[in-house]
Amino acid sequence: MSKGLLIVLSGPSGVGKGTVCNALRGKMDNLVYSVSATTRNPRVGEEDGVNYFFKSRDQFTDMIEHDQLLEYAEYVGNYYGTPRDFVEQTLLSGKDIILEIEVQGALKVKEKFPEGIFIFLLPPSLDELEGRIRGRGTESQATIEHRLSVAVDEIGLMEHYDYAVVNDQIDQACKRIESIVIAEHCKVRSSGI
Ligand SMILES: Nc1nc2c(ncn2[C@@H]2O[C@H](COP(=O)(O)OP(=O)(O)O)[C@@H](O)[C@H]2O)c(=O)[nH]1
Ligand SMILES: Nc1ncnc2c1ncn2[C@@H]1O[C@H](COP(=O)(O)OP(=O)(O)O)[C@@H](O)[C@H]1O
Repeated sequence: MSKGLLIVLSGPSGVGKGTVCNALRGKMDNLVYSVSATTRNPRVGEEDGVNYFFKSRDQFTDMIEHDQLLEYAEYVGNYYGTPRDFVEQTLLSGKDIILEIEVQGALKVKEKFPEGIFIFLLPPSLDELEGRIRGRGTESQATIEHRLSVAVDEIGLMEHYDYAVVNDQIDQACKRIESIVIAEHCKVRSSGI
């Protein structure tokens, strides 16, 4: 059995990464979502083990020390990291896995998995991005400002990605990502069939 594909999806806060990943879950049978660990507080409606594994700083540090994270990064005052074992086991089982992570973590994953597929999700405009993050209503005013300032730097790192997908409409963005994954499965690779 061939290994699954490792797919990284990044993009600024509020662009629609979570929404697109949720929509993809219903469409792509072979795609598994990597649940990250984080020290940020849960938002209303978020569940431990579903959206994130919510950890204290000490618990997170413990995961780092025990080499349980494939990568981790600090983003706007909190730590976020990808549990390593789940990613490795999923790939070995032949399923594809999608990591919804920010740019610093994505660059670390690229060092370890250069064969990964790196997709950057873009907003139709910065005004639309601001409208979406404010409209979601989950962040304080100060956090929104901080996330928007980071967004500009994040977009500046897009050149390290293989694909850029504009999330104008959710179903269109999903179609583009599905098409990328289908094409990547058809790619001739040196390891053979
Ligand atoms: N490096 C890294 N970033 C992550 C991980 N999990 C989530 N993130 C990113 O951390 C950022 C903040 O996530 P969150 O607080 O849920 O806000 P969001 O931007 O609305 O998704 C987003 O860019 C996420 O993609 C992870 O395991 N590692
Ligand atoms: N294509 C889209 N058009 C309009 N609104 C969208 C679109 N995609 C997502 N949204 C909305 O934008 C907000 C942020 O989406 P979310 O998935 O939480 O972003 P992220 O995970 O990237 O921070 C949510 O309120 C969501 O419903």
